[in-house]
Amino acid sequence: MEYQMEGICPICNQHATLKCNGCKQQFYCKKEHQRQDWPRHRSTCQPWEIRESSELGRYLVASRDLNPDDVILSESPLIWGPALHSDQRVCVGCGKQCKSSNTRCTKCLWPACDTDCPGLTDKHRHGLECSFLIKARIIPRCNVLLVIRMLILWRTNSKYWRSIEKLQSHQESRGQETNAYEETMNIYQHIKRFLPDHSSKDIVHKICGLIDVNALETLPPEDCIAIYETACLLEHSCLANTRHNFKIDDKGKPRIMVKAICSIKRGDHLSTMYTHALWTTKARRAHLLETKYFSCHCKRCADPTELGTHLSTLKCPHDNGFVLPKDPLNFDSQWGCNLCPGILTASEVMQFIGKLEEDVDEIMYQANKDKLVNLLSRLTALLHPGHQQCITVSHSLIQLLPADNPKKAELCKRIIETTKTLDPYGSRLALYTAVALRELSTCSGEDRKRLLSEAISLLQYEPENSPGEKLRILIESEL
Ligand SMILES: C[S@@+](CC[C@H](N)C(=O)[O-])C[C@H]1O[C@@H](n2cnc3c(N)ncnc32)[C@H](O)[C@@H]1O
Repeated sequence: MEYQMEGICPICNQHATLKCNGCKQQFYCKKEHQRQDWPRHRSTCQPWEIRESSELGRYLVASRDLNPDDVILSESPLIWGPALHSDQRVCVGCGKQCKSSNTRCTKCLWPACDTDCPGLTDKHRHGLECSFLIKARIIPRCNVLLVIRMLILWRTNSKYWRSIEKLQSHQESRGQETNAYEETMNIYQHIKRFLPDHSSKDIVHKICGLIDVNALETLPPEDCIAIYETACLLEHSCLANTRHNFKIDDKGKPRIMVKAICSIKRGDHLSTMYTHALWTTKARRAHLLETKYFSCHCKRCADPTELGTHLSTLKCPHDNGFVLPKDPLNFDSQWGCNLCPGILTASEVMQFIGKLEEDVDEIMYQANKDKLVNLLSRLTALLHPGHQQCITVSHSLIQLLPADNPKKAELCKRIIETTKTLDPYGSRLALYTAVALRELSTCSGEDRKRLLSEAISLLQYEPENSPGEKLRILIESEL
């Protein structure tokens, strides 16, 4: 969020410094004019409120009813930079990937897309940090730059830092012996010359926690992440009710826009998805616990059938029953067959699936049609046909099968049914679903025009130059 301090009063058009507490965008010259403007401003004032609970920390709820596609918020980042876990060479001025490995900022020698990149001298971007980097004499490594940027905010006690540090960093769960701690110490070792004294280990620990727990992946720019004052308060749900996208603002920063994807009632929690929509409940919950330090209890996680998709379900070898977790919210839960008294322990299931995953990874890598056909027939003997592994293999296979293969339409339909249940508004799996719709459109007896139009509509929100946008343009040319 930009810290704008003044504006124009909409009632008298005079200079105004009194800010609306709700949206923090509208200024008034006096309280009386604010009251007078409320009947007009009410409908445009921010549609969210911040709440707090011991379980969720701070979170957002809708402060009025929202319709699909309503803008919930739009803000520029408090801080942004190259992702911590990326090894890409990213320009320190604008965040774009560097085409050449030799181009650098002429002063500090950190990577740049071009020596003339305007971001290199802009004080809102690299301009300010450049002098710190010259003094610090650290070997340039893009994936520590965001930590350095945060340290500069901390050292200068910037108002941006004061907003960032209010976010949860979960340091208590990132102590010694954890991978997070080890990664933090690697970063610390690399940048310690930049730090004032040894106590700074703690601040690097906190900063890495703040980044890992809160930063959102931006696109554009690719391979960058950013922390936002309000958008980062969106809680996680495996059935989220918002989508977001990014645009580079006039200061060269990735501005986020969050929109409703369905009707949202006043008081409903506003959510986004922190993990992967096509992962099984066990994988999603483990990922959330390991990286965001909470256990998800949403409707999808609590349903052993994953909303009827059977994304995790195994086949019982004895009687064609299905084996499901008895309590999907418990990692150690037993799995039971719906037709016989057969039971598997959690670790038996993990071993079994782990072995299958290895086989799938190996064969998928080869992308050979006949091998995929054999693999899928092996998998469907062991797993529900809606299981994640079957869906993944099917998705590769449909792109290799000819249109007249009788299996193709059936596989496409199962994939589409699954993705539409798990992501009914196409906010996470648009590209995946669009590929299946396009393949289905080639099968005889299918309504080609309707399927391709549906794929185009799903892909309308895909970022510029992304594979999703490229597919949309291709399908438009095919229609
Ligand atoms: C991106 S932050 C969200 C803002 C955070 N609540 C705060 O107060 O700074 C992510 C953290 O919020 C909490 N959180 C988000 N979604 C949650 C959920 N569905 N259940 C429990 N905790 C959740 C977790 O502590 C998580 O690590």
